Amino acid sequence: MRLALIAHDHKKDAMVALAAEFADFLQRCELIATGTTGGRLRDELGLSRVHCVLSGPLGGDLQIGARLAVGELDGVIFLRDPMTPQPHEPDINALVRACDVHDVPCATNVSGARLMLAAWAAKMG
Ligand SMILES: O=C(CO)COP(=O)(O)O
Repeated sequence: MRLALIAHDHKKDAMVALAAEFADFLQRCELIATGTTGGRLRDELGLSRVHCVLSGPLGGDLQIGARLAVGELDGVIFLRDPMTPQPHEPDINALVRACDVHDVPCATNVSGARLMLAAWAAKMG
């Protein structure tokens, strides 16, 4: 399973907690993350194999969207902050749109992400 993990600043603690909950499953996945999110997952959970792209405001969402568009990702967990305007809002929308265009599962909140991760973990056995 090839997954992207992305979280805005106010959602990073939630992402780390979620990834800790599913650490056994995520260790067996190919992971890609935006810079700061990926750094925290590596440092705090030891997910050493997570591939980090640029930080979101510097183009990281676009890098992940480009991979997704050519079929290199099976799912996206993108914990967006709906309460804080982001300077790179067009990039965020482009990534979520790319998920819809290519019918790639995308969760943008913790409850949806937990459902997706549980389903994938069960499928992988
Ligand atoms: O801004 C982001 C997604 O839009 C996340 O980027 P970072 O993980 O580098 O903070």
